[in-house]
Amino acid sequence: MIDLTGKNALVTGIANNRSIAWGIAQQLHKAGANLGITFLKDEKGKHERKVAELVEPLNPSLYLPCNVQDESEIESTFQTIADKWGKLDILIHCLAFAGKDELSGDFTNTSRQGFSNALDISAYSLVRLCAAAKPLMAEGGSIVTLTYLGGVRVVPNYNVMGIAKAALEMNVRYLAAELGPLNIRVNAISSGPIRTLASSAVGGILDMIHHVEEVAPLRRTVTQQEVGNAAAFLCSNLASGITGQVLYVDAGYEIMGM
Ligand SMILES: NC(=O)c1ccc[n+]([C@@H]2O[C@H](COP(=O)([O-])OP(=O)(O)OC[C@H]3O[C@@H](n4cnc5c(N)ncnc54)[C@H](O)[C@@H]3O)[C@@H](O)[C@H]2O)c1
Repeated sequence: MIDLTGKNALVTGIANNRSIAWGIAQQLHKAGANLGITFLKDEKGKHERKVAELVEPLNPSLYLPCNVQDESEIESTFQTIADKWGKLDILIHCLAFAGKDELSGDFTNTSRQGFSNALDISAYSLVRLCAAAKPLMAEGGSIVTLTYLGGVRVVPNYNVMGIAKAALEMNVRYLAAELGPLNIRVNAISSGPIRTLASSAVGGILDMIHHVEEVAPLRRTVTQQEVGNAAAFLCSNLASGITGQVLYVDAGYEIMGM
């Protein structure tokens, strides 16, 4: 039984009830963690209301806007954690972005701006959030990010997001090496394809899911809840010896050659 009682967990990346971060937040809550949830503001405040309604049953004690490209929102998120919680135990980095134009067709068509935006939001943000979390993790902590096989192998249309995931996975190793002496563990979960808002921007995502359903040892893809279970494990004392790793939660697809 995973027990996260007394742990303060910040979960980023919930957009709706299909989000992987939603699956993770539910499992952390079930394990007893005290949750803080961040959302991405939009002009009309629609996201803020929608996500607030969704997460209400999990009783988050913090609910904050945090656009990872906005320094003032990052600073105010972590200042609020310092003021209200005093310490942070768990950070879930579950966000990524690339323009739809960059997620289909030829990789050589990637624009300079599209490349740097995807890398900034999807990879650099982990470094930035870890820097902000570090002083709040004086008692140690666990940081989990989300990656995909397209950061290791070529997956049609994944394009610049594959480069961002490769950078993200290397971030995990450098961060784990730096933060390990402080007993802060940093790991990634490489999830199998799941239908979400972000994945629907990737050209041919349904074909990818059908392919996994045919080929993966478990003959299916995974659910948000399964990824959430793995995240809860990585955040718990049961995973106290694990850092700097990429854990595949993909119904076994990654081992297959054909
Ligand atoms: N769905 C999949 O098949 C799959 C597979 C492997 C890994 N992942 C990864 O899982 C993570 C979550 O994606 P998802 O599939 O649940 O989709 P999602 O659309 O539900 O979540 C993506 C989140 O990123 C947030 N985001 C985008 N730009 C942001 C910014 N500037 N600041 C803060 N937040 C921002 C969005 O608000 C959204 O909540 C991503 O890192 C994604 O690459 C997804």
